[in-house]
Amino acid sequence: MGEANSKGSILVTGGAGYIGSHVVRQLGERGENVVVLDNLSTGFKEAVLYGELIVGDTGDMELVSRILKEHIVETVMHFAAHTIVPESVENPLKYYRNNTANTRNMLECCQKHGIKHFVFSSTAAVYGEPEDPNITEASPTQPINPYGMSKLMSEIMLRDLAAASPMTHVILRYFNVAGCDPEGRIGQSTEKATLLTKVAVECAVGKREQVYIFGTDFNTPDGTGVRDYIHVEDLASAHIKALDYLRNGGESITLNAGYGHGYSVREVLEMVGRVNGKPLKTIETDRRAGDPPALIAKATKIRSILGWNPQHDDLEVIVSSALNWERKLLERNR
Ligand SMILES: NC(=O)c1ccc[n+]([C@@H]2O[C@H](COP(=O)([O-])OP(=O)(O)OC[C@H]3O[C@@H](n4cnc5c(N)ncnc54)[C@H](O)[C@@H]3O)[C@@H](O)[C@H]2O)c1
Ligand SMILES: O=c1ccn([C@@H]2O[C@H](COP(=O)(O)OP(=O)(O)O[C@H]3O[C@H](CO)[C@H](O)[C@H](O)[C@H]3O)[C@@H](O)[C@H]2O)c(=O)[nH]1
Repeated sequence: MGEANSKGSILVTGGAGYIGSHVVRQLGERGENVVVLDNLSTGFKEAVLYGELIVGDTGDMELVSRILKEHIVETVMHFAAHTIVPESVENPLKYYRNNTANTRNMLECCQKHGIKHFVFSSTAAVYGEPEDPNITEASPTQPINPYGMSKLMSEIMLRDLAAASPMTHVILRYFNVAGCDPEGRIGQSTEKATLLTKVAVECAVGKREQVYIFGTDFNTPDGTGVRDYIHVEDLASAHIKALDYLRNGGESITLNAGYGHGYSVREVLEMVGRVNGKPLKTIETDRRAGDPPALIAKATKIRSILGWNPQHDDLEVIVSSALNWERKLLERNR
């Protein structure tokens, strides 16, 4: 514990959100000093189980600078962002402001205060609709929506800054994040969910009547979309590994964060029904605009470079934890 603390604090932006709160928990459990900056636009203060929560905005450079200085921040983990793809199409400037301009401002503050390391939440959405569904980090980046573009622009800024400053970074391109804390303390509470796993568990607990299957005529084994679902616990541990890698002098790098294999929409929905003990009501409908048939991470680099060894690569485990959390949310709101 003493060793972790002596290295300075970790600032986690968006640490009250779904993924950030899982990382904060893992950082706290290993004795890191954590400070969270979150404006609670989609996050929840109860989700911050360790460290101090400062309610504020990443666009507030004065506040960010003060935090970096007063908390003697060593590393910034930057999760804060807007994350809803269809909303980014309707309101692109909202995304370029929060995901791109605010990241730029964060980076300026980091540079000013000599922050050593930066870990950035990117997304498989930077790849757009790849021709080869097995995606390496060198695959072309061609986002097809403002969300993906807003993240790619942040990646570019980070890489440019790495050439001009000593701060080192890890960019993690998350594939489809799902599941919750296995002990059920925190989970995904996102309102107006659009992600398949969340929608499916909401249906399982009766919050939704049915789940729509967007497209059954893809060139995939069962005709529905295939994705690489990664358990949030494993994704969180990849951040811890990224921190250790940077502290050990690792050079700046971009890595896919996925398992390297996928499940179809039907497989996910069947598993949710099985774990819940009752099949979900599903309705087959047209493809959703911009949905590629399959997105699978080539995920060898993250394992070899970070020494990441995921522990929850099992659809049943992922779905069960998500369903447990959804049941808790339902109880709480009764
Ligand atoms: N969930 C996924 O499947 C997924 C996939 C790929 C990438 N990501 C990325 O992971 C990160 C976290 O996503 P999430 O799913 O946990 O979303 P989330 O909405 O649960 O978390 C985002 C957090 O950031 C906070 N926030 C947003 N704008 C802010 C601002 N300007 N200042 C301070 N706080 C702000 C929100 O209140 C929230 O707590 C995002 O950067 C997202 O783009 C998520
Ligand atoms: O109600 C639904 C929701 C989704 N799907 C299907 O389920 C699969 C997964 O869709 P999600 O919406 O859960 O996730 P996406 O793959 O579209 O994208 C998500 O994961 C990406 C990374 O791969 C990005 O991070 C992006 O931000 C995030 O929305 C797709 O085939 C989609 O068509 C349905 O059939 N019905």
